[in-house]
Amino acid sequence: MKILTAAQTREADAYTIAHEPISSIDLMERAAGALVQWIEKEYGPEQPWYIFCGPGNNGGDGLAVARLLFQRAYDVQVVLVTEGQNHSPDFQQNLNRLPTEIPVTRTASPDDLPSLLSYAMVLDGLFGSGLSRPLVGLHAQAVQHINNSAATVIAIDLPSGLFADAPTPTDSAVVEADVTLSFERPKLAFLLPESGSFVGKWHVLPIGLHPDFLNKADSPYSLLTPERLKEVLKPRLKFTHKGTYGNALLVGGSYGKIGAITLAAKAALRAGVGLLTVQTPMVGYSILQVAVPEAMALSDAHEQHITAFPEEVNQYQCIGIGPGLGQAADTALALEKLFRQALPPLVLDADALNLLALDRQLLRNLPANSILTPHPKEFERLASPAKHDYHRLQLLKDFCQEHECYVVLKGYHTCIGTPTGECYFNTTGNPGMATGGTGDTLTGILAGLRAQGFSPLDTCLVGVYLHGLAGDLAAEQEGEYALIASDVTQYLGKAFQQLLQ
Ligand SMILES: NC(=O)C1=CN([C@@H]2O[C@H](COP(=O)(O)OP(=O)(O)OC[C@H]3O[C@@H](n4cnc5c(N)ncnc54)[C@H](O)[C@@H]3O)[C@@H](O)[C@H]2O)[C@H](O)CC1
Ligand SMILES: [K+]
Repeated sequence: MKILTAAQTREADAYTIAHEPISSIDLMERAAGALVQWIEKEYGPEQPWYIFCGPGNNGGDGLAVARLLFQRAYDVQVVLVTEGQNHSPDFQQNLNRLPTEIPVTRTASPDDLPSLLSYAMVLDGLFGSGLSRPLVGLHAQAVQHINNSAATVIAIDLPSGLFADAPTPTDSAVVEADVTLSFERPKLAFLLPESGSFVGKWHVLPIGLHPDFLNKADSPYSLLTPERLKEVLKPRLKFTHKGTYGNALLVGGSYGKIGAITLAAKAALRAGVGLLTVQTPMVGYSILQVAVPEAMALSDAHEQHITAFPEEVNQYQCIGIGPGLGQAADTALALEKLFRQALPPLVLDADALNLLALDRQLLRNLPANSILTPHPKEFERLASPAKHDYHRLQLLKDFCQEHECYVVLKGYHTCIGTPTGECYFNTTGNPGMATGGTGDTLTGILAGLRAQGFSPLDTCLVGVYLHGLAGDLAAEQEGEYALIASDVTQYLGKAFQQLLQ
């Protein structure tokens, strides 16, 4: 699902109005209808609803919702924060349509703002995708007033004060929503950590924007949806054998960090790889044989860290390097030597990435189509420090294009960058997965899938989605606090089953 900019959303609006065709006021009525349908499903008419409206079409949506909720016997009142501003035509029409029984506060100063009790509901229709500058004055005060209350806040389209697809200056007034109901597509701002925290839980409400426009809209950003992955992940075939599903090599572990490569190994096996070989320093050999009997173990000549890769690397369909690897000088040399050979596909994580960051020449020798799985700090060491989330996205696109690689930038909405400059945001996963070892399981999953012959892009899309889904299924049972990396691997089978349904 492509993510549109605010400008593209306006174009989608205009295209729908011209080609469906539908009048602008009727499209607003459809949007309001979708909001009310969602609200009715989630909340009864018991609580008082305060509907804050700004001067544009976001406020127009709010006014239409006020009327529709009133007709359904909800206790609504409207708070207009439009002093001295021109109303949009559709706002004005909905203001004219507002039943006279609905109380309306016309805010001229902060003193006019109604007190909001903790059980009150606030519908935030101050500003939407038309925001052109940070909020100041009375608008900012209205936002602070909402944020200072304990009321439940539902934002229409996006929290007021937040830019949909550009950095919102820090310290500017932005509504802190509990829920955001966005029309047709999520906004890029929802998916990035600095802005996403204002959005709360978000839901996308279809309002019938014209499919011709949506299908053709060009955007580097997509949301990862199961529909696309179901086309990629097929059931295993009859008459296949372990040789059909690839032979993966994992290399990593060091003294005190054999657990990391063990976690990766288990996850690679659960991801369906046919054969798995794991190379660790000597200290890891017995541990691995006991902990993962399904894997074949190779031992490095060094007791505590990796100093060389196996000679015959081309017998493997993928090499995953990094979990627990450490950054010893002879490990760096081994990596440098490896990169001078013709290689099967690579998945690089953790200290393999840190070694790349320390040696620009090594980075320049990175084999094309490698998959890198950094968290934001590791990524910034590889690329350069990011001024803000949007800058980091630009760095991600540039880095993937320059090095012809796939970068899985890990986070709440993990973002997969590709050599063609596209970015895919994941929707699965939860804060319970912010715990040591879940990155190692992701490396194992990706190496396991890549060795089975999935393209690098499909490997990233399927692997990242399944990893998050397994984490979600694990969290349903264990809760987010108690979740550990092994749980993710344990629930990987259920995640596969869900995606294969
Ligand atoms: N296709 C859809 O998604 C639909 C969206 N709808 C709703 O319309 C809004 C966007 O409406 P628009 O009128 O373009 O913008 P706003 O309501 O956000 O406000 C614009 C209004 O405010 C002025 N303004 C901008 N920034 C500031 C500021 N910092 N301070 C003061 N004033 C500001 C600007 O000049 C305009 O006058 C979208 O979010 C949806 O909620 C449709 O209802 C259905 C289709
Ligand atoms: K809003």
